[in-house]
Amino acid sequence: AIQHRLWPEVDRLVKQQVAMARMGIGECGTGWQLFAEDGEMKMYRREEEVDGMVVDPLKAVHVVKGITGHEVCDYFFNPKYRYDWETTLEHMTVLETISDDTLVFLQTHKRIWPASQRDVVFWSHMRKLPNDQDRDGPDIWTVVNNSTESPEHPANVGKCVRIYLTVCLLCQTRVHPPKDGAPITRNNVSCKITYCSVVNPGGWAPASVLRAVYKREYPKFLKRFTSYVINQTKNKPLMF
Ligand SMILES: CCCCCc1ccc(-c2ccc(S(=O)(=O)CCO)cc2)cc1CCc1ccccn1
Repeated sequence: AIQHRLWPEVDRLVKQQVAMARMGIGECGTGWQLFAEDGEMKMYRREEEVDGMVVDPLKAVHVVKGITGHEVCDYFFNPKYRYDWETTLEHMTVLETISDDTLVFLQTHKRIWPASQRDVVFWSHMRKLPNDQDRDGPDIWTVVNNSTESPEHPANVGKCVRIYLTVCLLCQTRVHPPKDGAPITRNNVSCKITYCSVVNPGGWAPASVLRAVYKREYPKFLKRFTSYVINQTKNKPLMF
């Protein structure tokens, strides 16, 4: 297949991010604090600053019944659903369709007082990975988002401060076959979701404001997104 200009970076980032997402929180180095918990959802962060700016890595693990990894990644990746679940989104544009599994987005997020409004340009890539731990188990699906340049949309020209992020959504489907050999239904599947993100807020914002925003917004985002996928898929055939 013809490789596109971003392919080497996409392939390297996907491998790196997936390897990190698959590590348990204990193997990811020290300093992870559990900062939010809600049922099966556990959210960890590490307090890190770069040039005095908060860039706290975040890792969330959630197990959701009734949906598959392919479905979760499809609703996360596909631009047509984003306004339905991304609460802080003010505007989103697909700047480039590099291939059917690789897009470049420009997003502006709603201003969060007292910080200035933020925007972000990132490539987004969705991929199915072989389940090398359980050969006959369902495939693993992932979406990786990584900031990239756009000559048409240079950083910090307009009113928005450009943020820089790397995000990995890793989804592992689990099937619990019914005893009596009946066909698999949504009651027999669950999805283990690992969401990792590192966000550099770009221009300076008070550490206390940033940490308060993340503490409030990330749990809300993951709960709202997973509820959205459950609702969108409940009367649809399973997509593995
Ligand atoms: C003063 C606030 C500065 C930070 C604002 C900020 C930064 C990053 C992001 C964000 C978070 C997740 C993604 S994604 O996972 O790629 C999904 C596609 O949209 C992209 C962007 C958002 C927001 C706005 C606040 C906020 C913080 C978390 C979660 C949600 N909202």
